[in-house]
Amino acid sequence: MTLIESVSLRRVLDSRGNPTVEADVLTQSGGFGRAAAPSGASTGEYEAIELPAKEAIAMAREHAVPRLERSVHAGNQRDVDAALHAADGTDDFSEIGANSAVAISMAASKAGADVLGAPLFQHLGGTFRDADRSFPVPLGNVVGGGEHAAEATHIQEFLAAPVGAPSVAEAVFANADVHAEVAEILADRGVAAAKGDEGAWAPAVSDAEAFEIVDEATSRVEEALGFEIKFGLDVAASELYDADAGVYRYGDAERTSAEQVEYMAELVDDYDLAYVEDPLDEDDYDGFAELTDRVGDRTLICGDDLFVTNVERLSRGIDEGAANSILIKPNQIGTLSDAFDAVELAQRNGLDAVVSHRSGETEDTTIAHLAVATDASFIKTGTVGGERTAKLNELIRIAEEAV
Ligand SMILES: C=C(OP(=O)(O)O)C(=O)O
Ligand SMILES: [Mg+2]
Repeated sequence: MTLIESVSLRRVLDSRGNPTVEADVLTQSGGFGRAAAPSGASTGEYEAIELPAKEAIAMAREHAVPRLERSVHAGNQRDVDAALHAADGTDDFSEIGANSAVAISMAASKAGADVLGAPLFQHLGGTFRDADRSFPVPLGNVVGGGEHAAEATHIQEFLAAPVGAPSVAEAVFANADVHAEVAEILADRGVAAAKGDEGAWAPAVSDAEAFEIVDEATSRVEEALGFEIKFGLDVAASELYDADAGVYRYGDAERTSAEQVEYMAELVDDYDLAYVEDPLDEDDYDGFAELTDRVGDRTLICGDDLFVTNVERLSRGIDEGAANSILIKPNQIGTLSDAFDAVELAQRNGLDAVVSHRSGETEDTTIAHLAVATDASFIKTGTVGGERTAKLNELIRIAEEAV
C-alpha cells in the first residue's frame, strides 16, 4: 500500500537564506510526504556530512532515488533508511549528503503516515505510545551569540525552560513571554539588540550580564504566570575551545578545562540551571564525566556535538558516564531510524532525549512529531520566528489531538 512511486528533490530556502534540500515522496496509493533538511552553523566535527544542496540532490537522484522508487515501502521506515545507507555506501553520508538523506527519510515517514491516515507522531511512536505520557518541555532560546550572532554573548544559547507549565501550550506562550521580557529589560538598560539566527536576542553584553537579564526575565514571567520557569544553556563549548592552547576562550579571558568544569558547576548552582548542553569540548569525555558526576543529580548535562546523535559516540558516553542526556538532531546522523536508535539507546540507559532544531531551519515540523513519538523530555526549537513557531504551533496541535 505504501510502495514508493516517486521521490522528487528540489532546492528551497532555509531561514538563513541558504539553499537546502526538500524531498517529496509519493506512494502508489497516493500517500504524500514532504520534508526539508535543516542546517547547522555550530556543527559538530563528527556529524554526518552536509553537501551543497545542488550536489546533494544530484547525487541522491543518481544513487538513492532509483533504489526507492517502486522498490521500498514508505511505511517501513527501516527499509527506507537502509536503502539510503546502501545508496550512500559511506558511514557519514558523504556520498549523497546527509541533507538529501534526512529530507527523504522524513518525507517518507510522512507519506507512510498519510497512507495510514495517522498523525505523524502516532505513526512514528506506534500503537504502544502511551497517550498519558507527558509532552516535551520546549526549551526557548531567548538570548544568544556564539556562532549564531556576531558581537553577542560567548555562550551560544540562553534557554528558557518552563518546567512547571501545566500544558505544552502554556509552556510555548511562557517562552514567548520570557523573550518579550528580555526585550524590555534590554530596553530599560539602554542596550540595543538584533536577533540571532534562531530568533534569540543577540545583545552586545557580557555573559555575566546575560545571566542577570535572563534570570530576571524568567523570574518575572514565573511570577506573572504562577508556574516554575527555569533556564538552561547551550554553551557550544567546542566553538570556544582552542585545542592548540588547550583552553576555552571567552574573548580575552580563558579557562583551562578544569576551570571550565568548575565554572559550569558554579553556574548550575548559582542559577539553578535546568539544562546545560555542550559545556565542554566535543572530545572531552572526561570533562563531561566529571561535570556530570558533580551536578548530574540536579541538572541535565546534554551532549550535542559530543554525541552527534550517533550510537557509537553515545555508547562511549554511557560507558564513561559523560552525560545524562543526548541532543537528537536527525540531520546530524542522516535518517530517522538512526535518530530513533540513538533515542532508544539513551533511554534504555537512563539518559533523557532532547529533540532539537538547527540554527538554519525551514517550516518543516517533523521534529515536533519526533519529540512526542519518542517521549523526549525537552524539545529545543526556538521561541519566535516562523520557522521556529512552525514546530511550536505543531506541538500545540499535537497535544490537542493526542488527548
Ligand atoms: C541548534 C544548534 O545550533 P546549530 O544548528 O548551529 O548546530 C545547537 O548547537 O544546538
Ligand atoms: Mg548545541
